[in-house]
Amino acid sequence: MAILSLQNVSKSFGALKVTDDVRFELAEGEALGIIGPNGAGKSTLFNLIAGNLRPDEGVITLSGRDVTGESPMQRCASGVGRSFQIPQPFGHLSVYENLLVAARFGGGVSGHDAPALCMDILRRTGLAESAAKPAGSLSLLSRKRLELARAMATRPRVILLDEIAGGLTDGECVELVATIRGIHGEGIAIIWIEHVLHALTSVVERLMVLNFGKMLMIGAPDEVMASPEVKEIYLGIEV
Ligand SMILES: Nc1ncnc2c1ncn2[C@@H]1O[C@H](COP(=O)(O)OP(=O)(O)OP(=O)(O)O)[C@@H](O)[C@H]1O
Repeated sequence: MAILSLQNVSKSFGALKVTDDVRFELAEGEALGIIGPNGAGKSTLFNLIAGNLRPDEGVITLSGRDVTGESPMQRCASGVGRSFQIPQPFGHLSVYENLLVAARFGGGVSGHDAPALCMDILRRTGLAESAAKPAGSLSLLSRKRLELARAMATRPRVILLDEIAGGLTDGECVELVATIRGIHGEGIAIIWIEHVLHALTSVVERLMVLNFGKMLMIGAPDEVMASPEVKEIYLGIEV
């Protein structure tokens, strides 16, 4: 059974249809990339999946259960973890404390289990040596790692990554991709919106292209990127 399914999901802001009849299924443990021009509706789609927005039409299910009416907190408890484009940790709290907050309040982890879980996530996301540092003092790469770690601390079954590689140097990007690959290798499903294409296509098994809220194409990254329509619309290359 699919871990996540969107059936005929649409959303408008006034007269602007920002999500137009989107339908796809995400398999257990699958990594799906989403690309598209600015304003194509990528972040809106994440807001619909995470429960920050309600669709005007359509149904969203998690492991077959209809979650369309659930709040962001309920979706988080149901297994949807999320990283944001602009990291906003609690800057005065330590990295470890940030994870504790996510685990306790986002993931509903007990006070007894949370410390071990957070220590494990610090290790898996390459943050172990920064555990005691104030989150506000971290480098951009470490802030991105913390964004990932906070999402992991909610014990997600599917994790939404929103342009997490943006702003990193090539070397930092390689490091972050290795961490994301590791998490994917543990069987956590991923949906990743990203403009840094080489990072994205080195992880995902399928790629979706959004344009004016519609799914233009979904398939193997090579096939999608080779499509003349995708090259013209997304890369601006006339073919
Ligand atoms: N709350 C809102 N109210 C009105 N219009 C909105 C709202 N949120 C998004 N939009 C509009 O919906 C369209 C899609 O926005 P969205 O942020 O989902 O695109 P995107 O593909 O994520 O873009 P980017 O790559 O620039 O982040 C844009 O035209 C945007 O201005």
